[in-house]
Amino acid sequence: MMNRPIIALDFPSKVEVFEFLNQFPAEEKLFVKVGMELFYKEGPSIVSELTELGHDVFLDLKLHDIPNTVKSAMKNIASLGVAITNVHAAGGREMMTAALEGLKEGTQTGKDVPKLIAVTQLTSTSEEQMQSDQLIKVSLEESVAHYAKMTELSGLDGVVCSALEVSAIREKTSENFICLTPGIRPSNSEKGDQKRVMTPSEAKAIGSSYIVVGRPITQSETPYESYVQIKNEWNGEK
Ligand SMILES: O=c1ccn([C@@H]2O[C@H](COP(=O)(O)O)[C@@H](O)[C@H]2O)c(=O)[nH]1
Repeated sequence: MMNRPIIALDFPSKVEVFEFLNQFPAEEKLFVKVGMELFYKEGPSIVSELTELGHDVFLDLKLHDIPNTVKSAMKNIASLGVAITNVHAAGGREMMTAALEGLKEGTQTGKDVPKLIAVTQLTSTSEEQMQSDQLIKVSLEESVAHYAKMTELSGLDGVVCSALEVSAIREKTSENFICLTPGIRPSNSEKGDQKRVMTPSEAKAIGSSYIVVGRPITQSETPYESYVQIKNEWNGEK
């Protein structure tokens, strides 16, 4: 699974998703990310349509609410057959523990519990923004590493962070802790709204577990070629 970049399917509806996927060879089994834009339009059926085609799905809804609500929502997410899903670490340890309980309770006996990870600081946030908007006085790296430790202590599998913070997280957490990193930009790409970015090869070298890539593939004139280039760079085959 980890040798494939996760493609962020940030499209307005499933029409655009399948137009996009039709440009890939049918036998290419992908790891895709379904986020809020697509999920709120199409609902849970988009997940089953993708898994029935053999793709693995990261459901990126970033839950952040009171523990009871998040637990109940996670029970429902557990039935969708996704590989990974997430919450915001800022929801706190009680909320993260409740999320995990819900996910476990909702998973059918004999099936794998989806990996549960927590967003630390969004990759679109700079240190200055974090300090002024969230009134956090420590460095961005410290804030992310703190959230990662809290996440591990809550029993979750890992975090969403920028590749820039992976080394700091690895110092505080155990070996198999997942560092899933969006904000990935091949060296010739536009950053857009992302503030904390790295290239696929830099992310690999620093120890990211997974990379998430959206616009450099979805907005490309030749999406499959862009995907293969990024995948090769990620796998050290540049
Ligand atoms: O901190 C975060 C958490 C999630 N994301 C998501 O990843 C993709 C990135 O898309 P790009 O087009 O490659 O920028 C997007 O779906 C975000 O919702 C993130 O970027 N940062």
